[in-house]
Amino acid sequence: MAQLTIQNLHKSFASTTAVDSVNLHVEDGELICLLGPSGSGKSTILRMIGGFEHPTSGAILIDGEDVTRLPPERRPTGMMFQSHALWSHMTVFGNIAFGLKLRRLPKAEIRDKVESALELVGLGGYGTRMTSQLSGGQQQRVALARSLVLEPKILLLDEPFASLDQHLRERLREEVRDIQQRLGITTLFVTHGQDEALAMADRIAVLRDGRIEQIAPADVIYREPQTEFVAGFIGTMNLIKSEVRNGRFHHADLGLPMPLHDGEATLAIRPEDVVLTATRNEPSAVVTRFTDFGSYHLVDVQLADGHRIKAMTAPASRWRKGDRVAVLVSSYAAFRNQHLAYTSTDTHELIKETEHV
Ligand SMILES: Nc1ncnc2c1ncn2[C@@H]1O[C@H](COP(=O)(O)OP(=O)(O)OP(=O)(O)O)[C@@H](O)[C@H]1O
Repeated sequence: MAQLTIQNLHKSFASTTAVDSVNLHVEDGELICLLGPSGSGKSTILRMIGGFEHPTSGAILIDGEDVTRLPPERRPTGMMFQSHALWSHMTVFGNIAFGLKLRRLPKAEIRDKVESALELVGLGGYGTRMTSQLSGGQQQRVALARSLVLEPKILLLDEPFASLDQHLRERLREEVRDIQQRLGITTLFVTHGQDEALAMADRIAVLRDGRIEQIAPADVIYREPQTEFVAGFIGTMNLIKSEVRNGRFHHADLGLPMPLHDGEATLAIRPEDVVLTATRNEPSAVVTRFTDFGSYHLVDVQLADGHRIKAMTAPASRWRKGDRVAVLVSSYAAFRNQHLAYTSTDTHELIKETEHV
């Protein structure tokens, strides 16, 4: 178990700033997901922690010890890359034992440690197989065992399941989370799959252009995004840009209370915070599409002004294309200059502006 502290980390490649003033503290046994679009700096941060890239400035501390200038083999970190890069001319045992042999451990100890690592990843008895005889998922398990057998204080996983199909990915991420919790090993996990981050992380760090936009537990990132980027990046969000005037959000037929100074703002509403009820009023919103996902339905609604929003409804409710609906929102937020400016938890109808001005 170990704590990891990153202080003001910065990395430039020629004129590209890959990582920009990143500060992060990871607690003992915590699993943090670095989540962000392609090119946001996730892998570069991980590679700097593992010692495979030198920071332009800043410091990396593990249990208070500055490891910023140490080579990878002198750091208490284990890294598993996107491509597992197993040695195909070696057996599973040989692959996992390699790092232990470099450390010159006695043979019997090596055998015990490799066998325990194989048991841990569900591959007990596979030691004599050649890695080329394994499925993609099994190869990833061997790669994980190879990282874990060295008993690193910090485990670094860089999109380890990117090449696997959805079903296997889901199974392996549950297994890795399980192993990580059993061992209590401090872990950083890079992904650009938000489902993966929401399912695995104790906290998610959302990255954009080399900076951490927000770091918080999954439910907080989802329910209380602090920037418009995070709001739009995690889950589905209805985002509508318009003006605040006289304490209301004015966008054609939207007239939501919004106690902000006059000026531009972006309204943000989660689909599950939209409630639809049948109406005969005119003009009204109209259902344009209804998709049944089994455990929930997604309804596309066109507001009277032509703007489209998505609503998530319970399986019991069925809407048809063309149904006229009144649209209620149980909770919404507003962003100004990219930052959270207002949140409401009151229910309001998306009403005609003329009724309120
Ligand atoms: N060795 C390098 N030389 C030059 N530029 C690099 C190098 N490594 C990364 N970069 C640049 O740094 C930025 C961050 O890259 P990085 O790989 O860390 O992003 P990422 O978030 O991990 O992306 P992805 O999800 O696609 O793997 C990108 O603009 C990338 O082009």
